[in-house]
Amino acid sequence: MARVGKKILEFDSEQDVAVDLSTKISELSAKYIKEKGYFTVVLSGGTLIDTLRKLVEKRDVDWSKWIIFFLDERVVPLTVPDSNYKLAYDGFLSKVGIPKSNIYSIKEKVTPEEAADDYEARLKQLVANKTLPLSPNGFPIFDLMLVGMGPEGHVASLFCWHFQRYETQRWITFIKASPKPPAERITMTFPVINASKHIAMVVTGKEVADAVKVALHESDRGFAYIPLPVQMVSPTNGELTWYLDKDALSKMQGGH
Ligand SMILES: O=C1O[C@H](COP(=O)(O)O)[C@@H](O)[C@H](O)[C@H]1O
Repeated sequence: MARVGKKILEFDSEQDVAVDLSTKISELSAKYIKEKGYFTVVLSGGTLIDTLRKLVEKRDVDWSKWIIFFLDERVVPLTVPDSNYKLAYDGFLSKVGIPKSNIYSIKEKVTPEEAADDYEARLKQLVANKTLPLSPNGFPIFDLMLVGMGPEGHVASLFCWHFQRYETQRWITFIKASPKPPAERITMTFPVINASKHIAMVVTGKEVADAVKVALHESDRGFAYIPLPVQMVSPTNGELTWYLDKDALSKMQGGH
């Protein structure tokens, strides 16, 4: 399958990332709402949510047409601080007018297996009723995926030494021993991430600088090299754009 190149945007500060990202997202929102009447957006948790603060200020976004999904979620009640839903709700969703019925949070009080099965079944219903298109290799296509990265290069809940990142069939999988607490999580898989029309890798701060250096210098590695999860973000037909601040790029020597 043809892979597209990546675009790398560098900014002086995280504030500049927040401003530019908000403009890009509002442009995509307008484009897809005009084309098909709604906009499907997948949110990560973590620092990404705070970087969406400038988006909240946009006056020209038709929030009523947004449909929200979660890239990964911790299998905890939606009301506790560990929940990505709660983080997103407090920091973003509660401040804009997205209908509650358009927010796909995970099922509560079930096991990680059941939560993953349930989320995948709900995505399949959205494919069946044609809300989500299907890629040629059979994965749902979202308009925009907003992806954060942990300091050791994980994305979603797809971690370095854990087999979930090699999943090729499931849309949603689960992990019961996440190296980053809380242990139990569900996550979209790489084939789903890579089927998206637009992937924004939003990566800021000094603590991610080592992983950024590895990720952006991938071709310099030896043949026995195992890629970081973030290096498996590679859209099949869509666009990948990195939004990086100076701190995230601080370990790069000769540019990327
Ligand atoms: O555990 C998680 O970590 C990643 C990265 O988070 P950050 O705080 O280092 O930005 C996040 O993207 C993911 O959604 C979350 O569950």
